[in-house]
Amino acid sequence: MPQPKYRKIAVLGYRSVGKSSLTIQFVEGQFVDSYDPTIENTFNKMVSVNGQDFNLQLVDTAGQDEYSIFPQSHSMDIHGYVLVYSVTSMKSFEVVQVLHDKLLDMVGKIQVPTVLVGNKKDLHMERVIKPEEGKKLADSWGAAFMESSAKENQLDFSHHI
Ligand SMILES: Nc1nc2c(ncn2[C@@H]2O[C@H](COP(=O)(O)OP(=O)(O)OP(=O)(O)O)[C@@H](O)[C@H]2O)c(=O)[nH]1
Repeated sequence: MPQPKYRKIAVLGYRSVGKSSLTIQFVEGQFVDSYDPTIENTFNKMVSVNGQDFNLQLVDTAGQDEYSIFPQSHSMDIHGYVLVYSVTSMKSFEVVQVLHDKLLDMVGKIQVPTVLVGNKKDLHMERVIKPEEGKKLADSWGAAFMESSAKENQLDFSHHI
């Protein structure tokens, strides 16, 4: 059996898009309905993909907006990024694009391993971003794309690791 590989993943996005909820749902299998703004939390989870074990360290970061100073720590020792917006918030979709630009600028690369996630897909009546728009943005980055609901436990990051 090969040794587990260590992977550190940062979860970034605008405020209240569900970064903590997605992370907690993925790691602990539960949904917390209350809103408690995050400063920064780290979670660990072992996952197995195609017979290879991965020791995932997920860094759930504080919500940012287009004016936030992008913390340098978000560009160091990170193997990949989960950039989250809410399908109910145009603002969050705009902010995720600004964050992606800042990220590339900070790491000095033209591409970083990224999954773009459109969360809160259970809120059908409040949706303002179509799946095609998220997919188009992810394609322009060379990133993977998925929609999710932390509430209804519809997420599967594992095949994107
Ligand atoms: N309906 C629905 N609500 C969600 C979903 N994900 C998160 N929420 C709710 O949205 C609110 C914000 O969720 P958080 O996970 O705290 O968001 P966050 O992005 O970590 O927020 P910050 O820490 O401020 O950056 C909470 O009230 C959650 O219960 C989802 O998939 N569906």
